[in-house]
Amino acid sequence: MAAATSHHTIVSIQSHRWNGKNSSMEKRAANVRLVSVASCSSGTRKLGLVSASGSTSSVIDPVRLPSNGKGDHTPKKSSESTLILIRHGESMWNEKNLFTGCVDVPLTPTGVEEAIEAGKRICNIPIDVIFTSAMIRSQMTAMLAMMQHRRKKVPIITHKESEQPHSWSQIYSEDTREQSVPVITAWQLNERMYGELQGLNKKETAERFGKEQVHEWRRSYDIPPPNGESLAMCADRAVTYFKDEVVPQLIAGKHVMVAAHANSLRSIIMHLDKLTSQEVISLELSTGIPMLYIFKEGEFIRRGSPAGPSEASVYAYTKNLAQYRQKLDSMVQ
Ligand SMILES: O=C(O)[C@H](O)COP(=O)(O)O
Repeated sequence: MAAATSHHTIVSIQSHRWNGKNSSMEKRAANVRLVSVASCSSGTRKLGLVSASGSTSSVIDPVRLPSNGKGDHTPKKSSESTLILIRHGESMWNEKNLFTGCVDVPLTPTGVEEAIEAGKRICNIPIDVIFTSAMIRSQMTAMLAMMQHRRKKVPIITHKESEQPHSWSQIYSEDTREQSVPVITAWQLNERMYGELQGLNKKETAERFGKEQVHEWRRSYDIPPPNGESLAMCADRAVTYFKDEVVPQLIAGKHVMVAAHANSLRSIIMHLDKLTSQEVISLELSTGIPMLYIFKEGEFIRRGSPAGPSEASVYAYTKNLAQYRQKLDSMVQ
């Protein structure tokens, strides 16, 4: 995978599949496009931590940089942080070839294996905070992957969805907190709502409505399935959440993993890679394959899917990742 160039280069992508091997996207991406990310909303919030005295605040609040008055946020320092995106492993309705959307089904044993395999691929990459959707298949994937991480930190769901469970889940030890990774669940990262297709068999639906019509519902940008969300409608919530909650963490130098779904992630990758509504039609994400981006000075550099825990190409041109891995090696001795 060629290093990212310093100037904006157009990636000529015909078809892209993140399948974790030498995906067609990686083959074609002779140069990688540097994309700028829209600044996040204004306002300053401190990083919330439970104080030694045990007075409660949130384990971690999204960090927002002080606005410079012009409504945009220039990063305080040129930190290099990593973003890992991963679609959940195979679910029980993926196995039955049913449209799932916002129906909350668990992983299959294969999906569990995929999540563990994904964890092995990213076990040397730093992760400070995890975002998942509100659905069990993405949460199971994140937890299983983190079990493989060599840092052995404990992923802890922060339950920020409402005050009571959040306030009752506080941690009253600095050391223990240091050994944990906050997991923030967000409905905005849920799979696109598939409307009247949810629960239907994909093959039977194509026979009933025609392959082209079903492909249009599944892959187009602005055509929704019957009483469901189009990818554009899904992007309205998922990309907005990404900009408002994930990007501030990256700007603060935090390393982030987002475990979500085929279409909520397609909308985010469309944003990161500045794909057109035509290009996104051919964007497919396999289950359980981690995708790595480097975030540097407000821009995202795509680094491909780590195929192994110490794959050279992933760490090439990312000095910090190589140093982190060496530190892990010395710790684990
Ligand atoms: O919701 C579903 O059925 C799957 O997660 C993704 O569906 P798709 O492959 O039709 O986008």
